[in-house]
Amino acid sequence: MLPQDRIQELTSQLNYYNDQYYQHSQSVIDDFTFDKLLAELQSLEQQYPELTLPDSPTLRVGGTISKEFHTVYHRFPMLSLGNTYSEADLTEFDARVRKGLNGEAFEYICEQKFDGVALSMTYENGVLVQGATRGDGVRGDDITNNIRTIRSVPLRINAGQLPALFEVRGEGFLPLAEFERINKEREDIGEPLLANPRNAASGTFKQQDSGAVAKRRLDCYLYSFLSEESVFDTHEESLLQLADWGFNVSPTWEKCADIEAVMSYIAQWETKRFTLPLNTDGIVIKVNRYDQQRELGYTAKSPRWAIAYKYKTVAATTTLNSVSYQVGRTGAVTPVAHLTPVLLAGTVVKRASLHNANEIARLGIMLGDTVFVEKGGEIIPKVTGVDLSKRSEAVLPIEYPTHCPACGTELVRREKEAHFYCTNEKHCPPQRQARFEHFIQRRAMNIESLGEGKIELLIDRGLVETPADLYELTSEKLLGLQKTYPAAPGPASPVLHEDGSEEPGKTRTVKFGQKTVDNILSAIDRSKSQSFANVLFALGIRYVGNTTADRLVDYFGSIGALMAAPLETLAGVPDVGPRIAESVYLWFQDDENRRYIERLRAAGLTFVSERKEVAQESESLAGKTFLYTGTFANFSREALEERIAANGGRLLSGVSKKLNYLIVGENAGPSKVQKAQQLNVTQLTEDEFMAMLGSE
Ligand SMILES: NC(=O)c1ccc[n+]([C@@H]2O[C@H](COP(=O)([O-])OP(=O)(O)OC[C@H]3O[C@@H](n4cnc5c(N)ncnc54)[C@H](O)[C@@H]3O)[C@@H](O)[C@H]2O)c1
Ligand SMILES: [Zn+2]
Repeated sequence: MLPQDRIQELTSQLNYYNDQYYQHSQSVIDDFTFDKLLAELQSLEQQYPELTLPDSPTLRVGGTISKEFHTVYHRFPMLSLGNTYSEADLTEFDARVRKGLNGEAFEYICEQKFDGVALSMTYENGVLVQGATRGDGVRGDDITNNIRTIRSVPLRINAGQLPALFEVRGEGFLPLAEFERINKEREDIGEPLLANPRNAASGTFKQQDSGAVAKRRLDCYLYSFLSEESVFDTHEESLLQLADWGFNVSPTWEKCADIEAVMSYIAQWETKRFTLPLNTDGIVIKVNRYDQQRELGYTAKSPRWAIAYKYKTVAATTTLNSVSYQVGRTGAVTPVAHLTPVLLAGTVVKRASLHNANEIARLGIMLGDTVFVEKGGEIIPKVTGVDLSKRSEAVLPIEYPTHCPACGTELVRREKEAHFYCTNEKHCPPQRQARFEHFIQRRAMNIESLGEGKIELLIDRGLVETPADLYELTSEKLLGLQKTYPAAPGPASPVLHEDGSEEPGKTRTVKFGQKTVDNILSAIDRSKSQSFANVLFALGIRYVGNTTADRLVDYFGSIGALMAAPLETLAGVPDVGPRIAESVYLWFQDDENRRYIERLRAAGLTFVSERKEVAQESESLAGKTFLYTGTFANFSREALEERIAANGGRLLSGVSKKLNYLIVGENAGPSKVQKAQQLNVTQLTEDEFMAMLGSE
């Protein structure tokens, strides 16, 4: 292939990956391959500078700005970092720095390379006035409202000596625990899982509704301070001061006297990084003194005084011995790979995720194959490929089951879904058990004293078949029940030592003594006063999470109204689209479900909403109707709704002739505003609304 053709090909390929990565929060290929292709392009361009294309990804920072947010210009450009996967390159970097500084003494600061999204925050007189994404490095998206939802980002700094105007930068990220929590919740209600924490964080920061952003508890580690005034002499001083001002600075950084110290920092963190609360993908090495940073300067794309060392993904090879299939709460069947135990990043791996049937086909993997397993930040490692050079004659195809491994029902695959499903929702044993677990969770009926195997035992003994049966349990039925189980897979399962010896797994005994029984029965009794929204969530209707349950309850107020609602009405409820509407509608059409509701109702569960009692503040909005759109500086959605009610106003669910006022916030929905204009509805800014309240 001619160099110009290859350059052309690489340029358009890499631009496509950049677009997917930064605009759509998706990784089409892995970072290592991306970086290799970029390095190839770079070296071709160095050989043939005249062939460099004007839109080459080597010339610019990867992201762009989007149309959905206001554009802001960065006071100081937000650059990328040169990166390498080799120690030899680091030695070269060190030599370049040495040369650039003419033999002057210098130090490095080593930091983790956090794998999230670069954020910039501007403070004026100690108050956070703007938050932005990196964008194309020159201009970014104004996501101030979204950044305000990060609890560890101070909205105001109370310190004596502050520069009047300064900027801090850091990495916004979704902590691993939060990522797992969200995915568990999504799995529970049948939503597709988020692919990885970085892309999830990036997607979240781009959402328009900052209320939804706040629900995902994002965090941010700060690593840079910028100001026109010279405030600090070194990067080290700035990190210490930032932490002192209350910013979240990861305590993982270290000052290194020379490149050898840098190398040992790198070695030390190679496996230790897996203990951090977020994913990292390498180390950032920065020259400590600011005057030396200025002396070294910048290329078009990155500083010359810093470099990123990236770890190669931690992978191991082992044999795929068998595949088992797990059935989740919503009936989704997930294949699990069983492997010859292998040591990976300090832990023994015996099982790995295979995701779904598509993934098995994509990998082209067979039983008996030698496979690659990789560990990301997620708890469960994944199988990422096959070593075909090691394939023997004896491999066997993986026969994906046609019937549920638990109950024998024929599996189905719904349109556009990656998983096969067992549709025997009510009687398939793992689905039934998961249905109970969903029902008793804290955010549903809060009967968690029934957790940890107790439900399993009740089902085993035929004491309960559906959650409605819980309300017929008595002390006599429960007292004295007991069973010993082998420990579930997890930390307590058989331990394998590096010499190959194995410790047997622990067992656990579930026992119903008097105290346990009293606790359970009183929790069951108390659950009758859980709110209607909790009960609706507890029913376990596909796609109905807590938020959707709240919206439905707000709209319909009672189970009767909800059950009677036609499909179109359901689809018109705020935040409920056609997909959720259909799921809810069909659920209530089912006779068995209707009988289930009857039994729960008879047991005394709450099926009407008690509108939240709000203390009356004034009559200033009496007789007037309101609707709001967008986000507000002074109110969350809930707070705004409360203020309206507390001052005698009434909230409507859509723009109609009955509407008096539309309160328009930032990033308002254009369709509501347009409709309000057509119907001559008065529009209010947040300030005007506050003036009406008399609370200005
Ligand atoms: N897989 C894909 O399809 C794909 C596509 C595009 C980019 N990428 C990946 O993204 C990388 C390029 O991204 P980039 O241009 O954002 O550069 P980069 O991520 O390599 O380096 C710059 C960024 O590092 C981050 N960072 C984390 N910790 C830091 C610290 N302690 N100090 C300073 N900065 C820190 C900042 O967000 C900064 O913007 C590529 O090397 C590639 O691995 C992957
Ligand atoms: Zn089944």
